[in-house]
Amino acid sequence: MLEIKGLNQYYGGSHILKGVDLAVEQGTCACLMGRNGMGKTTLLKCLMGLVPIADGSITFQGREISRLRPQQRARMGIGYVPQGREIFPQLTVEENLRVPLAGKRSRGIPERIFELFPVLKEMARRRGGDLSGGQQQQLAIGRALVLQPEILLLDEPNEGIQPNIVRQIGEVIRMLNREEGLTILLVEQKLPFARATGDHFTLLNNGRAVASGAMSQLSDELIQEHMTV
Ligand SMILES: Nc1ncnc2c1ncn2[C@@H]1O[C@H](COP(=O)(O)OP(=O)(O)OP(=O)(O)O)[C@@H](O)[C@H]1O
Repeated sequence: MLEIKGLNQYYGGSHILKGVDLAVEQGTCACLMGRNGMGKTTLLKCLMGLVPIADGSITFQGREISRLRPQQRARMGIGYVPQGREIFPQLTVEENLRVPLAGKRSRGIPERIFELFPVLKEMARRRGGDLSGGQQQQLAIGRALVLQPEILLLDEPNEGIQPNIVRQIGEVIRMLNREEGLTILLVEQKLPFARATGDHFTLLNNGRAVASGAMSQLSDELIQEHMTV
């Protein structure tokens, strides 16, 4: 469903992503892992069209998307939950959820979002900035689901969040993937969460995809070599 081949990306003169290959099969959850600064966030930004790539290809459902604008990719069915959530603090929860619907007056917020995250209904009129970190993360995921994407890109959804909310968010992500068939590409540093959620892993080290396979093949040696600091 999503395939990256030979992707190179630079920030100025710094070569960040070096010939990355990655494939995410329909209906699976792929985990992108690796130490801080290895290029995971940059890779998601390349997929979303938020930073330009130097060369390589990105195909989504058989179509080359690497020259499309971010909004076009979102309309094609790519949802994105950025690192740090990036919700609008001055807008209400409901207004945040309406952002992806701009220009589509006939469409409303799918009721499913509030079933998945009841707290968003309770807090619909509160400002985004007044929510806790965990609630903001639920809002960011809810907002990414408003256009009913085919694939969801999640950048460290558990960073800086209380354990009970991490559990709730984990349950929702696994349910969306396993019961509703939503394809997921998850950037995740926490091993137990990645193991409980992902079908496949890819390890990034210094901008290169150095290992990948079924999650059951993620060995202690690989973790030692590419994850521990
Ligand atoms: N806007 C930018 N301009 C220049 N360099 C950048 C920029 N954003 C990131 N970098 C550099 O690119 C490299 C990869 O960063 P990236 O954020 O993609 O890594 P990451 O694996 O997601 O790490 P983290 O888990 O810390 O977010 C790092 O060396 C970082 O300093």
